[in-house]
Amino acid sequence: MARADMTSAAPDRGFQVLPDAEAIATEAAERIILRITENATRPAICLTGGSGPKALYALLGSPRYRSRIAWDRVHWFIGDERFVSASDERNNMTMAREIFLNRCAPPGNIHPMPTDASDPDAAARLYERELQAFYGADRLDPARPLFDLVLMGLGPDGHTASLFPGDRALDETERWVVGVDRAPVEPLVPRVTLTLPALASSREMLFLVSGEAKRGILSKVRADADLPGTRARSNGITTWLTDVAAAGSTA
Ligand SMILES: O=C(O)[C@H](O)[C@@H](O)[C@H](O)[C@H](O)COP(=O)(O)O
Repeated sequence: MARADMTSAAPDRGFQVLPDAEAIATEAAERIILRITENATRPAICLTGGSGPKALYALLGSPRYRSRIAWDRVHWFIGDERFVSASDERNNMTMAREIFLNRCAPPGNIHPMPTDASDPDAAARLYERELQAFYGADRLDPARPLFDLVLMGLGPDGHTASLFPGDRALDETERWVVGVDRAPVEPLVPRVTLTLPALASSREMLFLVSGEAKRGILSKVRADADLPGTRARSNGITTWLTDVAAAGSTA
C-alpha cells in the first residue's frame, strides 16, 4: 500500500498504523536513511530514549542497514537525557551507544548530553552551546532546520522527550535546552531536555509508539488533548508511527 493511503490526513501531522513494533522500526529506519541521503553535507539526527527505539537502533546497526548509512557524515544528538552518569544503564545516549553508535559512528559524531555538569540546567546550557556550534548560529532560522530528523516517544502521562505535563519547560520559547529538576515518572531522576522550538526545528519529527499500554494516552493525543505529545510538532513533517496494538485499529 502506498504511504499516502496509510497516513490519515491531519493539518500538520499524520498517523501511520503499522502491524507491529518491528514494522515501526523498519519504517523509521527507512525514513532516517532517506533524510541522511537527502542531506549531502552533515545530516543531524536527534535520537530519543526509553524502550521504544531499541529495535530501531538494533536495525540501524545491523549489517543490512549499516552499509546504507554514510556514518562519517551523520551527527547523532539526543532529545532528552536522564541526569545520571554515562556509566548508568538508565542514560539514554549510553543505551543508543551500546546498541549501535559505538560500533558504527565515529566518536566525534556522537553528541551526548554532559550529565557530569554541576546540575541539569548547567548541562542544558552546555548542550545548547554544542548545538549552536554545530548549527553555526545561536538563533534558529526557520528556513534552515537544526535537525534532519527528530525521534520522539510518548510517555504514559503524555510526556515526550522530558517535557512533562504542566512543567514550565513546555512554555520555553528562547532556550534550546533546559534542565528539569523533577521527573514525575520513572526513572525519578532530574532530566535535561530539548525545548519545543528546538525540536520543531527539524525537517521531520517521527514518533514511535507501540503496544497496548499506550492505547489510552495515544487516543488522547489523537483527539488533540493538551499534552506535551500533542504540542510537539516539527516545522516540517510530523508523523506518528504506531502499531495496531497502540492505535486500537488499523485506521
Ligand atoms: O528519557 C526518556 O524516558 C524518554 O526520552 C521519554 O520521553 C520516552 O521517550 C517516553 O517516556 C517513552 O518511553 P518508552 O519508549 O520507554 O515507552
